[in-house]
Amino acid sequence: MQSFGEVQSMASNIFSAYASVAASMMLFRSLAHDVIPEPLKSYIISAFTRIFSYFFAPLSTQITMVVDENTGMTRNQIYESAEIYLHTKINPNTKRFKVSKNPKKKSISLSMEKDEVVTDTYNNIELTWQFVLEVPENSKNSFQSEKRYFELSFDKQHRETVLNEYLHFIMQKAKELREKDRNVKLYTRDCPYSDSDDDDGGRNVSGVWGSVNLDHPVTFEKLAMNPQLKEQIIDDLDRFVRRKEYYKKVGKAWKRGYLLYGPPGTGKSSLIAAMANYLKFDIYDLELTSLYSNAELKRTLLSTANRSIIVIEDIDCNAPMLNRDVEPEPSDNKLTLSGLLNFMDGLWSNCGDERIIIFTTNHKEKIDPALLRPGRMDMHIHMSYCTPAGFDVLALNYLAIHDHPRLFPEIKDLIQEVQVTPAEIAEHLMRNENAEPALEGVVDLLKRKKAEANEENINKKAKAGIEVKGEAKKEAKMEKIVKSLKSFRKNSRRGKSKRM
Ligand SMILES: Nc1ncnc2c1ncn2[C@@H]1O[C@H](COP(=O)(O)OP(=O)(O)OP(=O)(O)O)[C@@H](O)[C@H]1O
Ligand SMILES: [Mg+2]
Repeated sequence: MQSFGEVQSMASNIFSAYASVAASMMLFRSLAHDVIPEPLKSYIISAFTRIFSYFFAPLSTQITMVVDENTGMTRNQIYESAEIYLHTKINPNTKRFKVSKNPKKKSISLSMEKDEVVTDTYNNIELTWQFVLEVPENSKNSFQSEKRYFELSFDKQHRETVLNEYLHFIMQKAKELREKDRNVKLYTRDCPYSDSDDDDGGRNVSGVWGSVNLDHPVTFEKLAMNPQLKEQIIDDLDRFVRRKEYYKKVGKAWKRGYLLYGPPGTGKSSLIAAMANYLKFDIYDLELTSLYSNAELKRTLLSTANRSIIVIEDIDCNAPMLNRDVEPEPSDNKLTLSGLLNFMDGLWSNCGDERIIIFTTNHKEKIDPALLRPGRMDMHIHMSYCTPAGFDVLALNYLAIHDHPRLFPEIKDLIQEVQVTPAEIAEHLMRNENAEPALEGVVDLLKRKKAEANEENINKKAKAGIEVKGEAKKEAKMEKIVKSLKSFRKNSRRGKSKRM
C-alpha cells in the first residue's frame, strides 16, 4: 500500500507534469504561430491540441467555455463584450495583435490575433482567453464561412462565479468602454443629413432629427467659472445618473432640469457641451419656434433617445411664441415652458430614462415666474462675467501658462473692476501664440473697458444732474403757479366782499 505522502507526491508529480505540458502547449502554439507556414498552421495546431486534450484532459481541473461570435443569426453579446474588454488586457508581452481605427470612433482599437492568448484575473481567479479563427479548408476565400470564437479557460471550481459574475462584469466593462469611445452627437430638427453610426437601440430618428458629431472639445476643466459652482454641477450630474432606482421608487420621471442664465459670452452653451461630454449624452437642440402643434412636439420628443440632453436656448426669445395658441383649437391649449415641463414629465414617466432638459436665457428677469418656482427647474446656474480664478483657467487653456509675474496681477486687479466676459478674454488670448503679447492685449482690452465704464458713469451722473436741475426748475415753476393762484383767489374773494 502506498502511504498518503506517496500518493500526495505522485499527484503533485502528475500535476506538475500537467502544468509543464500545459505551459509547453502554450509555448508550442506561440512557436507554431511564428514558425509554421500558413497553409499547414491551423491543421498542425488543431491536431496537436487534440492529442494534448486526449492524454491530459482527464487530469485537468480546467474547464473551457466556448464563446461563439454568433448565436444563430444574431451576434453573441458575450463575444462582442469580450472583444471590447480584451482590448484592455493586451499588454506589452502580447506578441501579436491587431490594430484598427473606425472613423466614427475616437481611439485606435487593439484586438487579438488568431490563436493569441491573454490572461485575466477576477477575484483571484486566473482566466485564460484564446481567440480562435477557423478557416474551413474548402472555402478559404469566403469571409462568411470563417468561424470566430473565444475559448475561456479557468479552474472548474469557479464555474458558478464565472457564469454568474465574471461574464456580467465583462459585459458591464465593455458597455463603459463603448460609451467612453463614443462620439457625442448634436441633433437638430433641420439638419439636412445624419451621420448616425448607430448603436442607439433601434431608435427611429428618421425625418425628425438629423445629427452631426458634437466635436466640441470643451470639458469642465476648461470652463472658466466659479470653482464651487462647477463642483456642485458635477456632483449634481453624478447623483442624477446614479439614482435610477431612487427615481423609480418615488415614482418620478428620471429627469433633471437646469436653467442657465447670464450675459452673452459667459459660457452657457459651452457648459452644455461640457455636460454632454462629461456624461456622454447626446444633445437635442430644440427650436420651439419651429413647432406648430402639440402633436408635432410630442412626436419630436418621442423620437429623442434616452441618456440625452434636450436644450432650449434663449427662452426669453421663445416666450412670445410660447404664449400664443400652439393649436388653434381648443383655444385653451396654450404651451408655456412650465406646461412643456409637465408634458415632458408625463411623457417620460412611462418611457424615458436619464433625460436632462436645459433652458438658457440672457435675461432671467424676463422669463415667466412660473418657471422659476421651486421644483420646475432643479438648478438655476448663473454664468457670470470673468473672475480672477476664471482668468487662470483661460490662460492655462489658451497659452498653457500658470502665471506671469507682472501681467497676471495687473489683469486680475482690472478684472475685478470691469465687466468682461470669458468669451472676450478668450478671443484676445487667441490673438497671439506668445504669452506676453497676448496678455498685453488682454490688459489693453480691460483698460479700454474700464475707461468706457468710467465715461459711461460720468455721462450717467451728468444726465442725472440735468434731470435734477430740470426737476428743480419744474418745482419752482409749480410753486410760482400755486402762489399766483392763491393770490388770484384772495383778490377775487376781496372783490366779492366789496361788491356785497
Ligand atoms: N466660461 C467660459 N469658459 C471658457 N470659455 C468660455 C467661457 N465662456 C465663453 N467662452 C468662450 O467663448 C465662446 C462663446 O461662449 P458661449 O457660446 O458658451 O457663450 P454663451 O453664454 O452661450 O453666449 P450666448 O448667450 O450668446 O449664447 C466659447 O466658444 C468659448 O470659447
Ligand atoms: Mg449660447
